[in-house]
Amino acid sequence: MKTAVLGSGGWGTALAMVLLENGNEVTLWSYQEAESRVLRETGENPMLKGVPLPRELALTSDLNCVRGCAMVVLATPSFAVRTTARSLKGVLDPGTVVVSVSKGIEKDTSLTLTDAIEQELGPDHPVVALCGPSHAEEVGRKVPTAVVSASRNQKAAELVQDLFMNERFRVYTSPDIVGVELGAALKNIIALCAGCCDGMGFGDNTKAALMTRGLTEIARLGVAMGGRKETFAGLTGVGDLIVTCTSMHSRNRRCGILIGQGVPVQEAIQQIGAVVEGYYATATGKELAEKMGVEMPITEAAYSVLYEGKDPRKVITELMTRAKKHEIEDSWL
Ligand SMILES: NC(=O)C1=CN([C@@H]2O[C@H](COP(=O)(O)OP(=O)(O)OC[C@H]3O[C@@H](n4cnc5c(N)ncnc54)[C@H](O)[C@@H]3O)[C@@H](O)[C@H]2O)C=CC1
Ligand SMILES: O=C(CO)COP(=O)(O)O
Repeated sequence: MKTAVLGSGGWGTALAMVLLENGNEVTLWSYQEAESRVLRETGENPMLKGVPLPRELALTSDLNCVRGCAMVVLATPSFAVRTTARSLKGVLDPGTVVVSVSKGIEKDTSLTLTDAIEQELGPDHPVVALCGPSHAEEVGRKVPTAVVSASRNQKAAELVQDLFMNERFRVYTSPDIVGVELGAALKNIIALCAGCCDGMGFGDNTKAALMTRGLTEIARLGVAMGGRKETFAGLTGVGDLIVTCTSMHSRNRRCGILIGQGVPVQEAIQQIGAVVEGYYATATGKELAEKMGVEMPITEAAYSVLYEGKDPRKVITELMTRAKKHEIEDSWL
């Protein structure tokens, strides 16, 4: 089938290669022509070093590439998803399925990314979120990976499953698009915190506690927003949390390590050289938690480090000395 991937960062490129491998016609669109030129001239994406781009992969910066596509994938940073969707109005054929693979919550509106896409494109285009524990560097090397295709439109979720699935890339479907998108977006906050603890020299105990309590607060907000609690035990909940909190591929975790080592926040983000979604998700997650009246102490702590310049060591002590609690009563299960 004819498909296009919009956003030629590491993730867009890795997914374009999966689609191509499955026999689809694929165009990879770059936001800037200069980016497309680098891919053409070097034959690889700088984010996926050592992975040659197949010749059959069409490279362009012309949005007309979406015409006639059965599916268009948006793989930009979350802050650019709405504007990219807007630029598709009048270009996209009616019925084209639009897939968001970005991980974030929209600033100001607190909408999920697929809701923002739907607002821009209207009901003519079924929307799908494709998320899960999946670093581009590993998908590029064909490391076995499993993700979730979530949509309120089951046919659209199944189309995405069919187009992406192969022996190295397993795709499940889910109707719980809210739970899937929120789990995938909010785990980036915890990954930043996990990195920060690693950077400060704390150990595995700290990280296990952070991941477990982090999942509790992610699920608490996710369920309050209408997500299903089972989803947070799945690939886009605990799965995505494990991969980002433990992997050296994770941009969020690596940024956290730098911050934990004392590098100023903006400098740490610059050093990563790719989008650090957890930075934005911390602000939107905190805002959403306040709006919904949901307690998210780790997210609040992350906010105080990232946006208010608080010392992470002090913040850890504050988290550890919060009022005593029962674990079971506070569980999301
Ligand atoms: N890299 C990974 O392993 C994975 C990334 N993701 C998600 O995918 C999204 C993209 O991530 P990466 O590819 O790693 O990011 P990246 O930083 O490598 O690339 C982002 C791409 O978006 C383009 N872009 C920047 N500003 C733009 C704008 N205003 N309008 C349109 N395009 C713009 C850039 O030119 C670049 O090609 C993020 O939301 C991330 O959380 C999800 C799963 C895995
Ligand atoms: O979401 C991801 C893997 O599932 C990518 O995480 P990072 O953005 O931290 O690299």
